[in-house]
Amino acid sequence: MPYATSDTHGRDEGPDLEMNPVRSAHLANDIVDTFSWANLNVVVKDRKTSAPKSILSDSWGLVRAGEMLAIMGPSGSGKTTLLNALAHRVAAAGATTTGDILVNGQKTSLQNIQDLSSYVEQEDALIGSLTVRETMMFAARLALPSNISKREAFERVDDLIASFGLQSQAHTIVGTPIKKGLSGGQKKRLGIASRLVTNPKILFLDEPTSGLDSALSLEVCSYIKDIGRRHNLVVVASIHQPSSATFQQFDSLCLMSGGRTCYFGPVSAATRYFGRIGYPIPPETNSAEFFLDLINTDLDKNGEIVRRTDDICQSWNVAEERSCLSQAIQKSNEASAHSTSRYKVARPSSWKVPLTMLHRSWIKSYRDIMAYGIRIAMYLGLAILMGTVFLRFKTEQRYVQPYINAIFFGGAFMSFMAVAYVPAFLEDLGTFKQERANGLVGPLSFIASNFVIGLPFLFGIALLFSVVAYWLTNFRADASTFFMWVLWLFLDLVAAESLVVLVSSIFDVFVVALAITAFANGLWMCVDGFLVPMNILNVFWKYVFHYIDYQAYVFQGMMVNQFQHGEYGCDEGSGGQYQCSYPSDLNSEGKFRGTDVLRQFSISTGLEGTWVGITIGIIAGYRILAYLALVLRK
Ligand SMILES: Nc1ncnc2c1ncn2[C@@H]1O[C@H](COP(=O)(O)OP(=O)(O)OP(=O)(O)O)[C@@H](O)[C@H]1O
Repeated sequence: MPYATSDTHGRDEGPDLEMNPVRSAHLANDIVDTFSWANLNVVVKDRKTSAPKSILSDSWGLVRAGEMLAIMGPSGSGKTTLLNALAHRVAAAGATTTGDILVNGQKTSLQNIQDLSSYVEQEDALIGSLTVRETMMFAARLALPSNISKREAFERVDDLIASFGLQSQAHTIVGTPIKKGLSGGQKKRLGIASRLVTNPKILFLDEPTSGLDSALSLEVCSYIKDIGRRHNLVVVASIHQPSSATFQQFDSLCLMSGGRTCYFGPVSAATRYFGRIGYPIPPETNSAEFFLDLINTDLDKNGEIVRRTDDICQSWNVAEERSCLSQAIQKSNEASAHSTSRYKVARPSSWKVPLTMLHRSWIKSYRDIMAYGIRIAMYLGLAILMGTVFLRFKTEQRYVQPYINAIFFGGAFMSFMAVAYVPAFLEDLGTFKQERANGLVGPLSFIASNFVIGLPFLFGIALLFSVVAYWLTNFRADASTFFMWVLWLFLDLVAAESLVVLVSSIFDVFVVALAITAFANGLWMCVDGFLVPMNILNVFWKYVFHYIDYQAYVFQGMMVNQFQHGEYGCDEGSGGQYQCSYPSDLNSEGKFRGTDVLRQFSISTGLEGTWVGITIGIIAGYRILAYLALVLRK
């Protein structure tokens, strides 16, 4: 039987979902006729043995414009590996990919495929606090060139919202852990719609139905099919255990097991093919389920399924359909009148991307209580706690140590609590990674906009905390000392947040990032000169860590701020004798100077400018390292 998918399209119309009329002429694909691949192999270094291991072998396939291909197979069969390889992404960690990926029969480059396609990841990385329309508008602003007018961008966005049946949710937020928004199916549809704003001709979808029940899976696939047909797109989706109705939405099937192909061709011809090679489908059976059961070696108890899978793969290797497929791929070059090698998508100007990200982060930061709201409330609570525990201190000896404790608490504990920023940053990082993989944004825009957007909030937190805690505690009562305290607290918070950004950029797993940031802050607390004064801190901790500890400079800065001026009264003993804990030339008068306290901690005065500079340097260092981590993690 000749390889045939384009004519038939398996045109069973599927469920009669109410699709919205689409005006989106911009989506129409008139340049990609075929998308194909030949002799595609992926080899990895085996995790256990380190020997080369083939996880995709000799894969061939062809999808014509307007068709929707299902890459189907049991778990671990290589669906994601194939999809990633086709999208020119890293197929698997440390993988080597060989073979040809062709558009209109001609080999493609990464840039070419990025320009022609969009990839929708399995995990959506939508920003929970944005509405549907905002999500689409930001996707458009990050992707569309400046020569596209605002009106046209709005039109495209509204068309896509309508096409995916999301008009009535246009002003609904996506949803955060605290505030419910869209349903699972609506989120999936929004994730796909936001990727279509760039007008891809080829759409890759990694398990678009994962996490959805069968009714929602069918709904999502029906929308994709409708859009793909209407606009002549090439749609390639990996899929896991679809219901019968969802399976019938696809035009063609690539069935895989253990990285090998078991069948490639029209969905409508699969049943006949399997019957012919000796595996007839029983009546009233879900065909997708039947195919998967045939080759699911995970269910093997006595080696039977492994033998059967080998037989099915060997049958495919010598099948007539297989040779027709390779002929069709080889001829796809002649069949197409279009070359896409010069196809280039215009991108927005370089300043527009960071500004758009800044705008998006701004909306998130004031709307998403998780980003700053919870921290503002927490710091206000801490300020009231600190101000009422360390209440109305006097300039007497017995208050000196509590003053120092308050300074330590204000600096070290405040920066420790920056761990509350980890979840919000990881959400942003997830969005960034997907947008970056689709060629939309770079690490510099991401790190820079994240930094800038945090500054006003952190300054607000520093000011709020100080207004409450500083005056209640009764630190030195003059404006310049107060604002110097605010500055130190602000730098402390910026450094702590920068540390979160650095650690989370390297370790992007919530619990790991949380644990490492907490550990690092614990370390900085231990060596900042409060718990163990500098003059007795052992040389290892002093020379390896103390001098790069931002908390040390904040502690010293706040100490100087409080103690560089002023005198304190010694305790009076029972016989009217003064008992002074801090040696001073004023001891005979029953007093000592604030600078005598500083001397005990080996803290010099007059170096505040240098310390501010070093702290800013540490902040810059954290941000630069975070940027480099993202560059290297590509
Ligand atoms: N370094 C490696 N060493 C050994 N096996 C590996 C390595 N990298 C990937 N694999 C294996 O390659 C196979 C293909 O993985 P892939 O994620 O493509 O499967 P999948 O069909 O998408 O699975 P799922 O449906 O569970 O997402 C898996 O069995 C995986 O364990």
